[in-house]
Amino acid sequence: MSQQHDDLLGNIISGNKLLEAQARAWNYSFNYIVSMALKCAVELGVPDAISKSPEQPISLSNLAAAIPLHPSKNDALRRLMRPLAHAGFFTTTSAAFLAGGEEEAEDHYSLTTAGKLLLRGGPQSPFIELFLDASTMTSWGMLSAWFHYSADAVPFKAGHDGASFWECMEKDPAQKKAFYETMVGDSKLVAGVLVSECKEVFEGVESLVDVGGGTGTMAVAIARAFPKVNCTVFDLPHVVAGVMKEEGGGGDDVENLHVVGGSMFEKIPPADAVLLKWILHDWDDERCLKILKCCREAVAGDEKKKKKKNGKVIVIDMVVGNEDVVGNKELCQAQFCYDLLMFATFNGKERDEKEWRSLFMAAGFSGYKIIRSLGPRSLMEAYP
Ligand SMILES: C[S@@+](CC[C@H](N)C(=O)[O-])C[C@H]1O[C@@H](n2cnc3c(N)ncnc32)[C@H](O)[C@@H]1O
Ligand SMILES: O=c1cc(-c2ccc(O)cc2)oc2c(O)c(O)ccc12
Repeated sequence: MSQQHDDLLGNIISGNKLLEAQARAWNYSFNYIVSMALKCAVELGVPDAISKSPEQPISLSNLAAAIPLHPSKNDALRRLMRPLAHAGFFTTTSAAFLAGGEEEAEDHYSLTTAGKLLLRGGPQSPFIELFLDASTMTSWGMLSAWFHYSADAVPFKAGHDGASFWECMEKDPAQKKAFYETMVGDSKLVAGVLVSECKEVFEGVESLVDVGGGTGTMAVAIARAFPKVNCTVFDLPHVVAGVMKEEGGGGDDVENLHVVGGSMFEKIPPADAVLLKWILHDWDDERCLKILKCCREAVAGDEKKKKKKNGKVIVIDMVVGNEDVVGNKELCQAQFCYDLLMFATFNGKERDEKEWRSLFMAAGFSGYKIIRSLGPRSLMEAYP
């Protein structure tokens, strides 16, 4: 008969339940250790070494030799790999399988789909650099203090002498590079799904402006997949200045592609469709309304001349708690963490459907549709 224990609030629970609760508190306090182990594995080039190996799965000693590590660190590498395999980035092949039933001393590793995203030049490696650098971590230490600050203060600014994320990026070229590389990586992933699985979104669209389109990855992919759609990358002048054709975009041979510098808070070039990918969650409701009103004007056609188009604004952002996400722990966690990141950095937020509806209606749209989910994000359309 197991003993009963007081959970410190007078509730009586079993000893096992009490100690499991302690492990949960450990694990959530330790999450940063897994993050740092991931950063370490990427910095060491573990995913690349596994991927390039002719031996699949690769043995621990061959992995250590390929990196290469100091020979004394082989066992440390095994221990680094253990929580990362547990987290789903690598598979550890069972010893019994390898040795045909006999005892096999070494672990062998291969990459999972999540592990492949960590390869150098892949979509998630700049993300890890960006997220886990010392300056990013600083703002998270300010989180509880933030609850006492005035409404518009954000932890990021508190941790960076009052400078905004965008101002810091301007002063730190390495961070700026990592940010735009992160956006390029994500846009490649999302564009692949968008142009192959969401073709109906582009039906009847002759012109499209990617607002806040960064270095142009998304617009290039759309322009290539749909040569009849005239695509424009629209971003701040210093972002688009010469960057798209040289750095991330690779659109120098695409004829139906244009670049315009400007501010989405002022005027957006007219088009049949405006795309807002990962834009609105950076901003509070007031700023989002300004952006959406400018977008609506850009796609509404000339209302005075009654030249109404079937325009639309295409939004790729999260819909917190949408039906495809509920019950999926991974996707829910991604939504909740991005929401915290957005408020800690920009006073922005991830919105639920009610909040999206209020924004679209307040900006003067006649209706909207959630077309489909894209992992934790959704593809939405709003109609002028
Ligand atoms: C989070 S990034 C998203 C980039 C891109 N849409 C993507 O998903 O990869 C936000 C973008 O908004 C741009 N941006 C910020 N303020 C802007 C403004 N006032 N007008 C136009 N673009 C702006 C930034 O330069 C940046 O490229
Ligand atoms: O994936 C990101 C990451 C950030 C980010 C990273 C590090 C920081 O110190 C702050 C923010 O910002 C993002 C963002 O603004 C966005 O619109 C999409 C993705 C990300």
